Amino acid sequence: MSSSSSSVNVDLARERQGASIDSEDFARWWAGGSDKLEERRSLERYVFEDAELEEAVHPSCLSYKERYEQTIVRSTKFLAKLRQWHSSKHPQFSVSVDSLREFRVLLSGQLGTALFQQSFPLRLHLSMFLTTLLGQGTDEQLHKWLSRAWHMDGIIGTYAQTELGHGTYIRGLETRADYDAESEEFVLNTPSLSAYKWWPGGLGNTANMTIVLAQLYVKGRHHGLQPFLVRIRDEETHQPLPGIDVGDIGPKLGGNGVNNGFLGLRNVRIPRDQMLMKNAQVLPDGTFVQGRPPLLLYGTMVYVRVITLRDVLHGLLQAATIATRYSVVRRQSPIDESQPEVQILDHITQQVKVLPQIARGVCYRLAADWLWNFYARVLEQLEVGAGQHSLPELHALSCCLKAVGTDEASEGIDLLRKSCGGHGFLSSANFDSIYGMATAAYTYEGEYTVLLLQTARFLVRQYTDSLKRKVLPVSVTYLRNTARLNWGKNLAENAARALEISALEQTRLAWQSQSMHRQRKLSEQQANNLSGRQLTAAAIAHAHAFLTRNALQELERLRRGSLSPQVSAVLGQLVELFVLDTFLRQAGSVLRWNSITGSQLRLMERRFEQLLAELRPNAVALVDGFDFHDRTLGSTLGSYDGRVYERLMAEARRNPLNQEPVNATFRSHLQPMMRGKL
Ligand SMILES: CCC/C=C/C(=O)SCCNC(=O)CCNC(=O)[C@H](O)C(C)(C)COP(=O)([O-])OP(=O)([O-])OC[C@H]1O[C@@H](n2cnc3c(N)ncnc32)[C@H](O)[C@@H]1OP(=O)([O-])[O-]
Ligand SMILES: Cc1cc2nc3c(=O)[nH]c(=O)nc-3n(C[C@H](O)[C@H](O)[C@H](O)COP(=O)(O)OP(=O)(O)OC[C@H]3O[C@@H](n4cnc5c(N)ncnc54)[C@H](O)[C@@H]3O)c2cc1C
Repeated sequence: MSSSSSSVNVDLARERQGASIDSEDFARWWAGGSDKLEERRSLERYVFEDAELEEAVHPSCLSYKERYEQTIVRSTKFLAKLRQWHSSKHPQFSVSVDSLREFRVLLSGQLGTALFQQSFPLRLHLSMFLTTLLGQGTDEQLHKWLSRAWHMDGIIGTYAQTELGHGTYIRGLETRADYDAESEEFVLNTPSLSAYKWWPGGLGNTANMTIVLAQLYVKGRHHGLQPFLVRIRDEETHQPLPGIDVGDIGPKLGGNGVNNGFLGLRNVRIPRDQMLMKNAQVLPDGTFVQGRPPLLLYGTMVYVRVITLRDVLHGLLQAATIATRYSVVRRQSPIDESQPEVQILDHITQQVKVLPQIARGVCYRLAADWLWNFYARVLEQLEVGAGQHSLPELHALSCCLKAVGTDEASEGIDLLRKSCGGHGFLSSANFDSIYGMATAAYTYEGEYTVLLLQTARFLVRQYTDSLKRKVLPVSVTYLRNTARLNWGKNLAENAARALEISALEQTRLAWQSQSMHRQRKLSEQQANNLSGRQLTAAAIAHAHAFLTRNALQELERLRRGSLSPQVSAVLGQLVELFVLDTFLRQAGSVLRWNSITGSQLRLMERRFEQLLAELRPNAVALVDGFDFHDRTLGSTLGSYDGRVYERLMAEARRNPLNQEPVNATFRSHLQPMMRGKL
């Protein structure tokens, strides 16, 4: 919905009138019901009407330091408002993984984007710090810390795992915590430059506590990685505490208000009860007890991977909203020489750039919801000592969906940026910050290739289980189905099945490659390394097979519920477009593993083009239905009123360089140069 009451661009207004779907109807479904839609809109009004949260200058015109300071000013104000609003709406609130997720969705999906270009230094407190406390703390530890942490009462936290020398290979982390049984304390050290913690959001100048992942040693014996709660800055003065060397790591490609930091520890002592001991304990005398499986230490990473798919689909749909609105406002080149210049969305090549991204964002949402429900079920079971059998499947799915989702969303955002021509390149169009955050997610919380290799490991194991006729987890049952593609009338079904066959064959190929190398007497690790191309291809194919099958199944499920006929129809088109688009983009792999004739392929392409034509009249109504506030989009090209040229000019005039007719460098340098006096 618009925040603007000014007149709307005529082309955009005409698009809205001509749509066959009601964007409000779509918005209600998208938001999860009218109550949720209204609740979010009321929060947006409450936040955005506050003049103190306005930006005087576009963030990209600020220095790195000013940008950080402005982010802190606005994020503290914003969090205070968010809390007030939240406690008025949810007086009985208690902190849980679900409530953290809700908060995170608000922060990253809607409001966070608007106010902080998607991220800000306090976000790590709300996501990883609190989640780790909740997931790894004992009841006594939660009793002591959780309420204070939730209210940020003297505590601003972050999560320090990655080091200068190691991010991926976490078993290689060097930071150590030695237990001193005499004083019942842990002594923490980063013994080398490469052991310095490096990257944690908010660590530089903002956080005063952090969870530190360190190798535990008791009486010289190693007990693996464990999480420790460490105060790094004084609660009152915010000065770094003795033994703490902390700072910001500097400007990055995106997310420049996040204050990612470094941390060195030199003989920093913390009491025994500041090791988070839900999974493993160190008793006062130094006895080590591994209570729950060590893998549960990775729980926070699984949580963030699960939730990242949702974060990036929001970015993708913001970019798609901007590009769609711009594409109906912008006129360029007549198609018929006797007619005026057309809206660029009428060029079919423009539709190919824009509409599949909308379909992708919607189908990612169907997958993200499914994944969240699966995660919540497993978590619930783990709490009562069950659920471990589902962990490998959850891990495998969250890895490949996070990897493929962040990769394709970043690619999609950049394509949408390019679809806006020159203006898309301006910071005021806001593609740069949306892209910066999406592409950061490609790396953080598990780098793309590394996560694909984790999924592939699972796939090969399931494939060998299928050869032994074992029952397979639901997301990989297709590995047992060796039937060839049976081309039928339903093109989406053909495409989904062809993608499953590709995933099965890629997995088989990876397994064969590993076996071949093993027969040459190579170790398992060497064989895995040499099979890396086949393994990653299998994981990518699995992600596509899952995403397409899930979209078709979720569509059916939703249609059995209370979808309005209009939403049902348009959702059907979007799902079909996504499935065919995925099929066509994967044509290399699909054609390698399926016998598909040229005319069958042409049928797919024709249906794909037909779907573009069917969706074209509803493109604007659809993106209106995502209901991004103008402040969330933060874009001169994408606002609800479509007054693109007015906004571009207004933003240019606001630029600090235009606040004086002559810049001082004219006298100091340009003029002397012209006079030969430099
Ligand atoms: C807002 C954003 C802020 C960003 C924050 C960050 O980035 S924070 C920093 C984020 N940093 C990163 O994300 C770092 C990325 N790196 C990692 O997560 C790990 O180093 C690793 C998974 C790559 C390898 O770990 P490893 O060497 O310990 O393990 P291995 O390969 O020897 O496998 C052993 C077994 O464990 C299994 N298993 C593994 N993980 C999980 C899991 N989560 N669950 C369940 N299972 C899991 C695995 O499948 C295998 O099973 P199998 O086959 O034996 O039955
Ligand atoms: C914006 C941002 C925010 C972050 N926030 C945090 C945070 O809050 N807390 C925190 O602890 N960390 C954080 N990180 C760190 C992040 O988790 C790591 O950067 C990430 O896990 C990748 O690890 P790396 O940097 O060591 O990459 P590397 O592992 O060094 O990757 C470099 C290359 O090596 C390849 N490679 C590495 N290992 C293998 C392998 N086994 N097989 C094949 N190829 C391999 C990779 O595929 C990649 O191509 C953040 C990072 C970013 C960019």
